[in-house]
Amino acid sequence: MTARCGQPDDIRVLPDAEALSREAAAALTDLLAGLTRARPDGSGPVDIAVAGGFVSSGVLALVDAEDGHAAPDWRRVRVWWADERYVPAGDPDRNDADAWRRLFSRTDGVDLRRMPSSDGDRPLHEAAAAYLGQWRAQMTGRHLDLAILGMGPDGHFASLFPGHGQLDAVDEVLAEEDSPKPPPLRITLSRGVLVSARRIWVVAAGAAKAGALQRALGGADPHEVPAAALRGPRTTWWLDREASRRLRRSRTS
Ligand SMILES: O=C1O[C@H](COP(=O)(O)O)[C@@H](O)[C@H](O)[C@H]1O
Repeated sequence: MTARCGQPDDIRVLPDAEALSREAAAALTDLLAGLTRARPDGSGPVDIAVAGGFVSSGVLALVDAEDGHAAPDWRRVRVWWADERYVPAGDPDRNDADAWRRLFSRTDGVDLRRMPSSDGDRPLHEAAAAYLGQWRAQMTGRHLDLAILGMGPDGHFASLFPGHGQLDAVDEVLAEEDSPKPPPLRITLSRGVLVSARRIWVVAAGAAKAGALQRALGGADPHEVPAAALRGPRTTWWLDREASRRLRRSRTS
């Protein structure tokens, strides 16, 4: 069952993390099927950015898995990463390794735009600059069709952390050298890129997220709770009951 709370954004509350994963995955399957079907030839791919963590292990893992949902045409989907850990390719800490295992190893024809890995001697800033070049070559003048993001207990999304200058940086792709959550070296899409997506989904489960969600949806300063920057009419917050427990609930359907 989906509950709507008394907040301006679209907030969907599911009973637990499993129900949340199933519902968000089914909605993602339907959205991508619809977008890939409707996209006229020659208008470019459907561009999505995906986060790691629960987005990958919970939601991506169940995409395209339920009966009764038309399958997306994956040949028309281009996948960017919202953020990535700057560790060697295939490292269990890599967001793309998890997403590959959970979903993309079975989506023939999908165009995966993985962020660089730390193999070789390339400094983090050079690697981020290389992905920035790739981003600008493909995405200048375009917006993501969907950014599907997680949120940490400190309110971070992608690798944009409270009190870190990256939140205000203008380049579309940024290096993070001192992530408070390990591993420390990361590459991230910028706040500007992610908040200008046509649709933003934030997926959060568990009681550890309740405080940050309350502050984010209550209008906190994004420098203190970055996810507050994601509020808006294009944003859907996918929550389980534990994560939503500090939000004022006015209506249940
Ligand atoms: O480090 C990261 O954390 C966030 C939140 O992860 P979650 O498991 O609490 O949902 C994630 O969205 C981000 O992509 C990842 O690099």
